[in-house]
Amino acid sequence: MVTFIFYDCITKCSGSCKISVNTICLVQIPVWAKFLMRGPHWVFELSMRSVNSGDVNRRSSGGWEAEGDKIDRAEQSLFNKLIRHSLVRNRNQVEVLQRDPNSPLFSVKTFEELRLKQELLNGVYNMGFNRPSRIQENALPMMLAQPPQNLIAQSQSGTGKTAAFSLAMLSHVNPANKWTQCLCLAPTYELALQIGQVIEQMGKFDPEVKLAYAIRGNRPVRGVVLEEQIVVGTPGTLMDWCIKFKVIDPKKISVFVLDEADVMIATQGHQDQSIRIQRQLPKDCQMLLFSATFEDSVWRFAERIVPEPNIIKLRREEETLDTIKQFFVVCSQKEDKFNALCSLYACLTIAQAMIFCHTRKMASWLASKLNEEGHQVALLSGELTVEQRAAVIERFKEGKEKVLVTTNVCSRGIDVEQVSIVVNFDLPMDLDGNADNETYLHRIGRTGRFGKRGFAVNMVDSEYSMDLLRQIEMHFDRKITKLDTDNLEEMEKLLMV
Ligand SMILES: Nc1ncnc2c1ncn2[C@@H]1O[C@H](COP(=O)(O)OP(=O)(O)OP(=O)(O)O)[C@@H](O)[C@H]1O
Repeated sequence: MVTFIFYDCITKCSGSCKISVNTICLVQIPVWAKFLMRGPHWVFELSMRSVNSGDVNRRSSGGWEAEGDKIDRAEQSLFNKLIRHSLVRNRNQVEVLQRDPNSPLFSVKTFEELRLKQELLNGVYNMGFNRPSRIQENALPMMLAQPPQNLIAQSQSGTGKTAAFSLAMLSHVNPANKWTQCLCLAPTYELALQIGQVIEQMGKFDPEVKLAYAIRGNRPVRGVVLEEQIVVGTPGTLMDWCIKFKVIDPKKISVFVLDEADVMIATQGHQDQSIRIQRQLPKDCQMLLFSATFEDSVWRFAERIVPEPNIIKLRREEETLDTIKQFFVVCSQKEDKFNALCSLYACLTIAQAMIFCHTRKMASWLASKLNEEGHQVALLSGELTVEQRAAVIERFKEGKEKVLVTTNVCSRGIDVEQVSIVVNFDLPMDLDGNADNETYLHRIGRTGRFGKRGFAVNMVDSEYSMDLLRQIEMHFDRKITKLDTDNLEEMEKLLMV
């Protein structure tokens, strides 16, 4: 009944097992493909070397970098130019990765072969997508199958999950029916807004399909049934819309999506509300659960609540992306961490940065220090209202601020293409004081999105935080490289690799 699909970046092959009802054709990597795998890297190296300074200068004057960056000696360094070039060459790099069988962005199919409606094809091409990513290629046929199939799917951050389930919802709705047919739940206001924006963009060539946001501040008229076919929202508000305001008839829902499904399941309040909604759905309603991370216990729970699911699961060592280079810096106290951050700015051309702190107090201290240094900084933490938070993220997405200092409120899902570095000013911890591996992965996943290169730098200020770092290394079986921020030359070399 259940289909397992494994992507194995380590052994460079993918495969499936235990197929019974649902059969999926996955690419077995042939021997010749190994040569192909070398090919794209080689091409990429070559193109990095062909950078000329005129190109770099043109990009610098385009205003992508932070102010204090421009007159630094690093500006003249060849290494730095190469790094910058590789960070901004997004589209070409994506093309290369999408032909690399070793990449989560690889696909053998085109969007046409996924049998999307013409309006949706227009939508994806209009968004600049040329080929589906691996998760889109594998998940879409299951999600579009008849009879509908349930799915629990895991794929690395920034590999196109949102686009995948948005396409599934848009494919399923019947625009002639003026009632809600698809529900999508996200854990935060900001994420719900972002998902809605993706759906609106993708669906813009089918103006009959309408979307509503069940988020705080939006209040429907009690008893007046919504005409919007798709509703995206947060669990509490969406529950009210179904149960209290009765503007959605749960019995008429044919697709139910949980984004960041692990947090929806692991957070008690979200879980209760999501399950209350889920219980009212018809038996044949398709259930789609997506996330980049699933702890084992959460995974087991998900399998219990989703009947006969198809499963797309990553091996632990595949969860971190190769495109994100991970480093740590040893510091003694917060001022020292701040100086290390300044050295990073001196050494790297940073388009936009996200910096995570453990407490609001630390975040606000850091934001004002960075401000004093002349950086354009936005501060995002839990005391802002959701509307204020959404406005801060929108400004950051538009590039009005180059640095976003935040606490965990922003660790999941937020998609800002130009984030080239994530700094863990404080390492993420769970309530028991252990390393919070899932949060770590979601945080660093704010960079390196859809094939872009990214850097994740962790500030280690005590033996305790060094221990957290080691736990993270062990959990993902990935080495995190030490950076000496006093040695700019060596640092440039390491960042360049
Ligand atoms: N097939 C595609 N071709 C090109 N770009 C794509 C494609 N699919 C998605 N993208 C882009 O890649 C970025 C990341 O996609 P998306 O937000 O869907 O990833 P995600 O897996 O949901 O990330 P997260 O785990 O952080 O929630 C977005 O900017 C999106 O527009």
